[in-house]
Amino acid sequence: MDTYDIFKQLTAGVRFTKKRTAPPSKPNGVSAAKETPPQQKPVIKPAEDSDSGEDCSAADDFRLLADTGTAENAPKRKKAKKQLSKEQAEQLQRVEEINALRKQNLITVLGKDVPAPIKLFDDLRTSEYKLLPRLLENLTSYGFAQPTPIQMQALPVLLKDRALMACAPTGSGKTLAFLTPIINGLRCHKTTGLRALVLAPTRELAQQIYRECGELTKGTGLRTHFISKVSEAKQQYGPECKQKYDILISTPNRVRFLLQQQPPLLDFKSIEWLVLDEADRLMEEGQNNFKEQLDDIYAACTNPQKRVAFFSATYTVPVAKWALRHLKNLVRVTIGVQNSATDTVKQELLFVGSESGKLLAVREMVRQGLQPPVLVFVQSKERAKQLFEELLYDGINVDVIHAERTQHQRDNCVRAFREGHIWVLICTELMGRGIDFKGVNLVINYDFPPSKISYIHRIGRTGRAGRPGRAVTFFTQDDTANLRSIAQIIKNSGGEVPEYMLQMKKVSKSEAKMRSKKPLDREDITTKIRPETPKNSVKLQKIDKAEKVLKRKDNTDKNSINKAKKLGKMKEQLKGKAPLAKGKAKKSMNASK
Ligand SMILES: Nc1ncnc2c1ncn2[C@@H]1O[C@H](COP(=O)(O)OP(=O)(O)OP(=O)(O)O)[C@@H](O)[C@H]1O
Repeated sequence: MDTYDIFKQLTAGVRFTKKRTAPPSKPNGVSAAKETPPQQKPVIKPAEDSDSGEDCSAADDFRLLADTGTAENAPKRKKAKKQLSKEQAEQLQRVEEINALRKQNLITVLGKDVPAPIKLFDDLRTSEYKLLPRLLENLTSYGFAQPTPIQMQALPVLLKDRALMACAPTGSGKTLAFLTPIINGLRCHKTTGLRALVLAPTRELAQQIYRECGELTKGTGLRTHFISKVSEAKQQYGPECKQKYDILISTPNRVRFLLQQQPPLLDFKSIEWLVLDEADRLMEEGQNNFKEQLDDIYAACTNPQKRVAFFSATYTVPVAKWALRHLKNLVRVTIGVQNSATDTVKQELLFVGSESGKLLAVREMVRQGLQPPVLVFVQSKERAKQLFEELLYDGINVDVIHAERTQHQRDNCVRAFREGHIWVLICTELMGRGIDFKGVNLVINYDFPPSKISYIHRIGRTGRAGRPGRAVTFFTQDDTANLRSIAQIIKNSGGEVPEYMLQMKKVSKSEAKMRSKKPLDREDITTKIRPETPKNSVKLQKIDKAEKVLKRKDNTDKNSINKAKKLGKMKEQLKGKAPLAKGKAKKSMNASK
């Protein structure tokens, strides 16, 4: 009996969709049909909600192969078993065990000859994986009882040098799932230069991965670097620098900046591992997004043998398409349902009437007793500052983090929150992804998230590593457009939502996209009464106009940036704070013309 016969028996009773049996005409040969491993049968597992437009068509493209046996197939298999040799019967049993393990852990895989998942970290000790004893020791020192589902499947895939696109819920241990194979692959320090590159969308996340890498590389001799200041880059890893690092962890903009220096301050010729954490964010196209930077970085990693891995809790169709087109021998792993919220978070939607209702709601929550640590998300740095000012006088132990604070302030803020000195941290989307604050009890979405992808990541800052968490999302009449898709996510993860929300009108793809890019104009967060004189409003209008002119020019030179900053400050002052210096407004507004 050859492989084809075994395949026939294993897939008895399975109907293959037309899409999956299409001829293998995809450019990289990783068509779904070709990828179908003999032991797998297709089960369609789309995300239930498909209405937001931003990622709704993912359902079709993300059809994954699950490995489940059905009662319907059982008798046929039994009959077939009689004809199998002992070796084949054993093989069949092994396949069934693998399928059962995947089913139990909601692991779905797509790819050719996908390695079996492991049950225990200790399984990596075998000759098949040859995990460095010191690395295993470091892993064991965390005291985790067993690998999480993503670790069970991603570790063997990456340890076998396959390209990987992994999607697993927030807080499910993806960081260890990519750092372990990198460290094992590099094994010991070499003076050849950088051999692994890990990219993350924010400095805070890159720093967190760097810290985790430090723990895991203990005693291996491997040297990891995190780009803290680009100005120090030349001394740290320029051509004349003697100190050579093995692993670099950073954000795409810093890396690209250093690559663009003459001569380039980074050399990626020897990169053997390229990992994108929050891959869907890094692959976002358009202004202020990372895709362009990533293209340059990817082009600089010229080693054809490099392993590439994408990790995220959410994916969009273009990312999957890119991966299929560019990555050979790709394995796709999904835990649970694609683009869904983690089920350890109790999610609530709270109608607060108006903007001022939000402050009342927060104060009421405080009055009833908040259990810190708490993260509060707002849509912009201006609003973060406003909310901070309000809560500061309420006697809450609060701080704020946003892109306008200095690196030093941001680092201190994160540290203080981690150490419990700050109980309530107000933040922007900056902290929405990847940040692992242990034990966050509550996430408050003070401003409604701009997309369901943003919602999934924001609320994923709580309920991590299997712990329970709670998320409260405020909404007003202005937020109803995205309400349906978020209500659907809550329902999909087992929460309760009123039926009317699920029946609301669907938002078109283009509107959802527009909303995710441009946050709503909201009233300022304040309880202070600010007298708005006619004079002030005229000045404000003029400033708005000047800002628009500057934006249209799209100047990124120092002068324009300073002007924009000045205008922003003046606007704030006019809105009711410090008095504006005479003649200053006029001067700046004229200068922008
Ligand atoms: N096998 C394990 N068992 C229990 N906890 C684990 C295990 N592996 C990792 N963790 C812990 O789970 C927490 C979340 O891990 P991690 O930050 O890697 O999540 P993530 O999946 O990357 O989340 P996100 O999508 O939000 O970035 C960390 O505190 C980590 O120490």
